[in-house]
Amino acid sequence: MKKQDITFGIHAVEAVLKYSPERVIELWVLQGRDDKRFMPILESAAEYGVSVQHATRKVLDDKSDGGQHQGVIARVKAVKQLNDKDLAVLVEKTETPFLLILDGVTDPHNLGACLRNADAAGVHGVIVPRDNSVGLTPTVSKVACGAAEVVPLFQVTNLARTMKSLQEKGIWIVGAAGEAEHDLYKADLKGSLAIAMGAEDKGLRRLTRESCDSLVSIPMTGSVSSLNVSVATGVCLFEAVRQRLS
Ligand SMILES: C[S@@+](CC[C@H](N)C(=O)[O-])C[C@H]1O[C@@H](n2cnc3c(N)ncnc32)[C@H](O)[C@@H]1O
Repeated sequence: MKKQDITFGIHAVEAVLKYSPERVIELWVLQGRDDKRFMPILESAAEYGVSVQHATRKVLDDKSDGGQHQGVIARVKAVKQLNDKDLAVLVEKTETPFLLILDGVTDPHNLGACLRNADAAGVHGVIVPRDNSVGLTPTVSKVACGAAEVVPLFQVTNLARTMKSLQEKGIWIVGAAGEAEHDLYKADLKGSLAIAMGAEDKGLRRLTRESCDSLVSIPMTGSVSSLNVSVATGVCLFEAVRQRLS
């Protein structure tokens, strides 16, 4: 595991300073820009004694490897990777778990957007297979707009086995698949629940699909065959939120 990492983008850096200030080693901020949006970051940095370096755009572009840094980059201690054991602890202590499973999402923009949706929907944790999925990269954190700091991401070795153990703990697993006969809006999404979404290209893998308790589709009325996974995730999660609040 890497010991240090970077996080960039205003919301992502604000979030790490807010939720895990002890992880922040130093900040680089675009020089010569009196940007009001940096003020909360600079105030938090001062509060936590984090050193701030002023740097040119070229330096920031290089440090972020061309990422959309918005003029601010934090060097941070890498976050501990969460696994099956950590997931079991979360499930144990959560009264009515509400989880999101992403079966092999590889695009950091999609994972970031899914984490953002998950946070907004009050999801307790996001589960991904450790292999063939994107992890918590700086771009994921940037796109997640701070959600990567608050929504735990569990990277599990064997997704089908993890799903079985969730089911043994009373969690109902609903898979989203465009071709499923059952309509999302008629599914019961109350109670202990995990919603499983497929990968960008291949959708849910066969074993994941077979491990779900039910499969649902989002009704589509236009000409395209599927939604982007982060959009579909938002639709499914917020239908669950609607039902759980009603
Ligand atoms: C881009 S789609 C994958 C398309 C892929 N060609 C397939 O065969 O599933 C990524 C994921 O978003 C979800 N998704 C997209 N459109 C959906 C729909 N209309 N109903 C349910 N889930 C959908 C599914 O979980 C799907 O696996």
